[in-house]
Amino acid sequence: MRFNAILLTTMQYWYNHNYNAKGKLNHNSNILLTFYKLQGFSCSNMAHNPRLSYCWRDVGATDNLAELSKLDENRILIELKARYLNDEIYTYVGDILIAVNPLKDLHIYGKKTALAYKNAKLSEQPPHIYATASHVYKCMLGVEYDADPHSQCIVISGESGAGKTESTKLVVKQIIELCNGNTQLEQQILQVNPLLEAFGNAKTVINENSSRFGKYIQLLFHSGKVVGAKISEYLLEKSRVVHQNAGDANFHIFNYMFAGCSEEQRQTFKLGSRENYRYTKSCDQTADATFYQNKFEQLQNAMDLVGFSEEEQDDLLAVLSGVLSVGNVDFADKVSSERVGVSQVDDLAAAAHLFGVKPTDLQECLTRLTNSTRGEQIIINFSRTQAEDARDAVAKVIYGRLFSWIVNKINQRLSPDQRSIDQLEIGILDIFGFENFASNSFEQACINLANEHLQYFFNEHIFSLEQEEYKSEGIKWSHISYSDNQPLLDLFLKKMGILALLDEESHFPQGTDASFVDKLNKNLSSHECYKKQRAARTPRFAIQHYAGHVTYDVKNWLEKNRDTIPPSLMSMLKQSSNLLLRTIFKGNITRTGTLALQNRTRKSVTAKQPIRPSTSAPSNSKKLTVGTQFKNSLQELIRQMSKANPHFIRCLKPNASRLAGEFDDKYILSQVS
Ligand SMILES: Nc1ncnc2c1ncn2[C@@H]1O[C@H](COP(=O)(O)OP(=O)(O)OP(=O)(O)O)[C@@H](O)[C@H]1O
Repeated sequence: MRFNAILLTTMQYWYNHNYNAKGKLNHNSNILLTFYKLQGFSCSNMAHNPRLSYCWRDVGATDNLAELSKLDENRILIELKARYLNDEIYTYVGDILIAVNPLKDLHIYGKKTALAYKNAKLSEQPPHIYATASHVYKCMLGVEYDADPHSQCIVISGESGAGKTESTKLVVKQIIELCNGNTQLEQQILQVNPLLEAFGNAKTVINENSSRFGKYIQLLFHSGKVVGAKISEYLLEKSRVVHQNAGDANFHIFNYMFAGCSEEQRQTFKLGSRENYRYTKSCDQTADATFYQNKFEQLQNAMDLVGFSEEEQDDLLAVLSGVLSVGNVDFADKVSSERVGVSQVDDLAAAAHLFGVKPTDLQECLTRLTNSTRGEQIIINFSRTQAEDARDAVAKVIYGRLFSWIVNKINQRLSPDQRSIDQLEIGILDIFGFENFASNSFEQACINLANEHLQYFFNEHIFSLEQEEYKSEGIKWSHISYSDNQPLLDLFLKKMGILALLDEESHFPQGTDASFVDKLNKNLSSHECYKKQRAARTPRFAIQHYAGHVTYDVKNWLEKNRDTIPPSLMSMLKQSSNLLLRTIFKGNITRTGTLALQNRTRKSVTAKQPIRPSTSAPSNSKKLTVGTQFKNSLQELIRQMSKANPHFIRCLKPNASRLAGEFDDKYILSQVS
């Protein structure tokens, strides 16, 4: 230690006499860095030393890492760290913007900054998310690089808490700023976020405002002005309504309601407090009541502005309160072949009242299944566990449909008055990052499949298409090899791939999770990315993804894939006296990914279509499984994005911890690689 201290003092002395008048080091600072590293000084020790921070500043002086003569993971790490410690969170690598989440307010998003980036060229100002937004907008107009006007898209990726949603909001805000407008439509677009966050975001151990769904926002333009917008949502985590892991919370809306509803609303909607409900009582909560009250007020304002009527807002609160009440319904063990009894009659009555249905009908749906086969009625009485599952299924299906209805309603409001062929768009994708937990289920498989698609899309644009362009223009370059994940996409999507086999087993009456895994083992064991697992209590299989090895536990996959709503429940809700419930169960809510914004007859990018697009929107005649719907919506998304010029923003989290903003070398390296 002493030896190190002496060395450090000597180096500091040497350093202080070796930087020039402009504050730049006269030597290659890497030598100094390497030297320090060899001496075992931690990077943070060095950063907190005010003298040595000069050295760091010099290391991070390049704001486009592509300009460095040698670039490897370690060098990226050193550069990003030096910049981060200097509060320079944005760095380019070629056209890609890297954003390291500062986890504190840097005061870099004010009006002044927005204006500074408005007219500047990309290379004229330091890297910033506003610069990327302005660049993308100008590319769309065709004023940057003298290219033709063309639609653009921005893919924002990164793990949970890395800053994707904040970046999305900043991009949208800056683009609206660039349009010079303050129209009602633009204000509505800005208000969409508080609305979506209330219903689709929740606190997790990683992020206090974590988006529990993926979204693609398409801003539509005519003559440089916003004329409409469209939002597509992907895979809302409905299970959070009925269950949250330790340290997590339910969707924000419930906290907003508990804190923000007036006494009159509480009475009307029979609303208790957080501790009174099974679905919310164990939720972790960090903010105080005033915070949630303000959020509730903001939400109401956003709903007014976006155009939700008073009746719709009341119906919405009634349904949400009903979801909480139905969760409190308990069941007594059944006696022989009798039906299970309901032990919380008041909660059942309250839920039925709020859902606008008869208590006896609701009880029927929760305690037994009635099937009609060839004119014969078969009644299956539920066990206590089955009744509890049915209760939770009601809560999930209602919440899921409510969310889709909200997105649909927003889309109706924001859709352009008229479509014209010279409309252009900027799409912004804020989607869940790759996931690998201690236990991974069907949801993780879908999320990781989405990330494989995006990785393929990224590879296509960054490596494959770029090299094709060099070739066609006769530019000399040394071939860059990259790992092509097409085989993995095939493993999931081809005719006898994982999703097809899951569908096959889901349609087979005797199918089980175990028989599904048997089928996978039989058909896919020879695939390079498929890893058969030893027999265990929960059947499992593993996949070698581009981002790592993931083991999947197959529990309730067939059920999750089928996502069936019992006919009796469906017909009860279709006849509800609550207009909103009637609408969402009767109406034909456009499902995610079936959007068909016919992209303006612009010349399309020469991109190879990564995956053949689905030929048509899913037909309503046969209910598609969740896996197939998700596959279709991903393919539709990729098709939409392939028509535009892509830009990439990669968000990085400095540290695994939720609150700390320190830069952890190992952690960031794992994200960079
Ligand atoms: N540019 C920024 N400046 C300051 N703080 C930021 C910035 N970006 C993100 N944060 C902070 O980090 C938190 C997490 O960011 P965000 O919700 O955008 O992450 P995410 O990648 O969208 O996560 P998830 O996938 O869980 O939704 C924010 O609530 C905010 O506190």
